[in-house]
Amino acid sequence: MSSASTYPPNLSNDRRLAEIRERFLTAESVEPNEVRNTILASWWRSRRWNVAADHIDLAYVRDPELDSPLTRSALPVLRHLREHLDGQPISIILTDAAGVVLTRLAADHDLDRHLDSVQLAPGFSYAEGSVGTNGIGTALEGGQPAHVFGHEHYAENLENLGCAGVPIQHPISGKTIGAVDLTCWRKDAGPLLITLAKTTADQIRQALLTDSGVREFALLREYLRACRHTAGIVFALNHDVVMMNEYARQVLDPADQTMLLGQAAEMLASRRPSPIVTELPTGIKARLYCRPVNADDVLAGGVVHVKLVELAKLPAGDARVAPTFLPGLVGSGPLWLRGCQRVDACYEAGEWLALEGEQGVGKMAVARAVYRKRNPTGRFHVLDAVDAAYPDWLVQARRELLETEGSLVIRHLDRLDDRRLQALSAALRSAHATGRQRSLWVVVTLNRRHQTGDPTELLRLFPSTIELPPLRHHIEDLHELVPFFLAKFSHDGQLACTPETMQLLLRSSWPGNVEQLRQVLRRVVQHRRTGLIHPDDLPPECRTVSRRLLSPIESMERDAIVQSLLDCEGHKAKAARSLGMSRATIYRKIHEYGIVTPSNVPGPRRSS
Ligand SMILES: Nc1ncnc2c1ncn2[C@@H]1O[C@H](COP(=O)(O)OP(=O)(O)OP(=O)(O)O)[C@@H](O)[C@H]1O
Repeated sequence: MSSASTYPPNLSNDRRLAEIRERFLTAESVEPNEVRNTILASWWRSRRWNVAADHIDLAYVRDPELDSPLTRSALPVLRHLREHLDGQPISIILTDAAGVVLTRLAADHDLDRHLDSVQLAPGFSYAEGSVGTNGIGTALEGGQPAHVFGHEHYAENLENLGCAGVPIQHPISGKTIGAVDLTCWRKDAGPLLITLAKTTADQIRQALLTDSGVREFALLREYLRACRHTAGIVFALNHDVVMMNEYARQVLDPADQTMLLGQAAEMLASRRPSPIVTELPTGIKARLYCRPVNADDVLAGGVVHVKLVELAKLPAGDARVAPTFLPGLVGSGPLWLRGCQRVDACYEAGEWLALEGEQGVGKMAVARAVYRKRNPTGRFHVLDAVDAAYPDWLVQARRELLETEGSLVIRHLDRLDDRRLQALSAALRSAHATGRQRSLWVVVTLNRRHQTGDPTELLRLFPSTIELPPLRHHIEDLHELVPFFLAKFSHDGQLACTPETMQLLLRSSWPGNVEQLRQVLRRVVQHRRTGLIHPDDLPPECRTVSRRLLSPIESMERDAIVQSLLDCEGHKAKAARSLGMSRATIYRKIHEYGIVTPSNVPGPRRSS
């Protein structure tokens, strides 16, 4: 009968096991059925880690942490077991998740002395990487109960011991937080040792559940009380649990959340008095108040209040002084400025211009500002294709094109069907033929997403098309646009947003762009005329926020993915192919950017 099939090995095949181990250590071959698979696998690992098989010489790792949830819950269970063992020579050992011995309950004198000599003592690590195959390290390495008898141990100094180790998983988080191990003389070891170790581990898990239940209940109670008493940012945390109110999730970027949780955990661990002021990754300053919560004189966690105290410092300087080179407009984001500069250059060159962009991005505003900069009192005509009465509208367009001096903006070209586009094209062509472009600057504005007819023919008369970026691609300009509109709408110009409100505005996606922002602020000012605008003053449309603040590049990537999904009718693999990305990448990005697929992808749909 092989050693692998008799368990635990009896004294006759114990000798055989010693030979097999010897052969393994001298690099001779060992057949899988000669020794249990789990032991052979552990021997191989021990060899790879260069563990010494002929001696044990461990370094002291650290003083054991005896005031942790594990030790507090486990020690009463272990003491109870000690009493029941009633003086039998079995040592009861508790380790942390790294295999460092936290405590060893005394057995009898001889066994204790021997365990001291092999450094199976508090502060030393019995991880597999330190001493090779053993009950503690092998259980932790395999994530399951392990019993190791006599010569199955890798280190020969352990050959007269038998041990049974069981990992302990936290009942709530499921994380392995330590191991319990029963060790006795090899001659006394039997199959019941592992049964007893498993029962003990179960009892420890049960105690952890009861104890953490009491602590977590106390924490939950205090957290809910804090939420009832404040409308601001509240969260609660301990080793295993984090609770965060809806408001905190909305207002704080995930990077800011992570940083605040880290700070709060540190404050709790070091019992540092609060409040502290800290600068968050998005540049905002926050003040943290952390209140420890105790249950039965044991720290159960902490409840944290956060106040955002100061907005990010902008490179552009004071947000209220808007640096712009176009009259009546603000914004200094590179994408926005580049668009404005290109329009300006077009005017300088005397070229007719097609201005593209999503609804409300400021196409007309830029055309007007560029013209006004040079011609403060010149004529600035606007013809809007929306709700125009045809054919009168076309008659008027023809007249303006032939007679007007100054500039003419034809808005919402996308609303004209093919027939009207052709008629307008003909009128533009005749004006062009008579050299009108020298005295009249014509700008057409269009939003490709709403296109009704095909403007290709008409656009041939316009040497260039410039696209203005959507607000989410130059979201940093909100720091200038918000004070600009508030100053416009409030009477005394004293209205401002709290940092929390500003964070919410910054994280909105603004599908209606600057015009939507303008409308939102106009509505807010109808209710709040002086002082500070709080998040509650904002309409619900500002409550749908992205998971985090996206950089301009990221929001462009998100838009490209959304558009491609629309084009491919929600088919992710096709969309990925058309963007030249892998399927795994598109799935990850869809999740990361919170894109909804397939039928209700956010963003305006192309009309057919
Ligand atoms: N950078 C800016 N600074 C100040 N106000 C702006 C700015 N951009 C846009 N606005 C204002 O936002 C509003 C919307 O702009 P505008 O009407 O020019 O958008 P649009 O792109 O032409 O819209 P549509 O798509 O409907 O044609 C206007 O009141 C405009 O004055």
